[in-house]
Amino acid sequence: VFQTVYCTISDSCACDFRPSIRDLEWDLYKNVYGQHLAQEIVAEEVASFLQNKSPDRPLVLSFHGSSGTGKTLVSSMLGNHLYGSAMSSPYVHQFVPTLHFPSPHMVKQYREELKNWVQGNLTECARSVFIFDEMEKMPSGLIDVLEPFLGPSHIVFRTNYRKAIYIFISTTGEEVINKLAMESRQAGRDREEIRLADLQEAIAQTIYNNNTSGFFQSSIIQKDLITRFVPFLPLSRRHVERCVRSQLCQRGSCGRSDVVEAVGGDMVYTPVQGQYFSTTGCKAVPAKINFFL
Ligand SMILES: Nc1ncnc2c1ncn2[C@@H]1O[C@H](COP(=O)(O)OP(=O)(O)OP(=O)(O)O)[C@@H](O)[C@H]1O
Repeated sequence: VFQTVYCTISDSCACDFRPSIRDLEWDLYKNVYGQHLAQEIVAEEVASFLQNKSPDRPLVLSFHGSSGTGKTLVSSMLGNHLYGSAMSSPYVHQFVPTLHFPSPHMVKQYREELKNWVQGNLTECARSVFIFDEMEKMPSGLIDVLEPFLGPSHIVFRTNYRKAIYIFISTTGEEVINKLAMESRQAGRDREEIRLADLQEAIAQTIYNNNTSGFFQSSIIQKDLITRFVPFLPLSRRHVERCVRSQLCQRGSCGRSDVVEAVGGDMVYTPVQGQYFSTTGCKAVPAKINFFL
């Protein structure tokens, strides 16, 4: 009853939109390891975006970092805590370039389809989430078609396009992120001392200049339409072991410290001198647990 009454006086219930910022924050801080920047930025940006009843532009977050560091995990947490039916909500839209945009020579057609598609979905539900995975495999020039949707411009479509959330995910930028993490570690500093300001501009430059980033010479970058670049730091052995422990617990084998130790020791770490960071983050954890359990 409360839900029904609430929905009649608030527009937040539109299309299954039932955000729980507290749950999102809790999930981010409890279940994402070693990513203080991503935790802070995502929690803060989403909270302030949703508090604003009439934002003048959508929320646009671009996730960057090596494989297996938690980019997809965090994007799923967003969907899970924003919609009543979580990631299976029809208003969470995911794009995978290799699946949806496989042929680089069809960019013109894809541009038209993507524009109409995003517009159609926003007409149906202004509070839609669009997740673009594997941006590094997105054909160049395609994503720019979204420029009018991302900015504060006054081009008015039939619908409110400023309440949407866009998430771009890519490994481009991992070199600058990993280099900074490495230098910080070599200098004996805590990884929590790495600040967002140290990486924002470097990531923007990298994806703008890299012809396989999906954002190569993109007007979206030129016009500063990404709200925040979100760096995911490389994970060290203690983070990998937390991933192992958590997955073991989910399988009812919480006490198997021997497996935690074995999986942690079986990962490949870089650089050779120092062995600081797992080359695959937590990605290979389930397969290795199966092997050692
Ligand atoms: N920082 C982390 N904290 C907790 N679990 C993590 C973290 N990073 C990765 N994992 C776990 O490892 C697996 C792979 O992570 P995820 O898919 O989020 O990586 P990714 O960064 O999106 O990698 P890719 O770029 O290859 O898609 C998931 O099961 C996820 O739960």
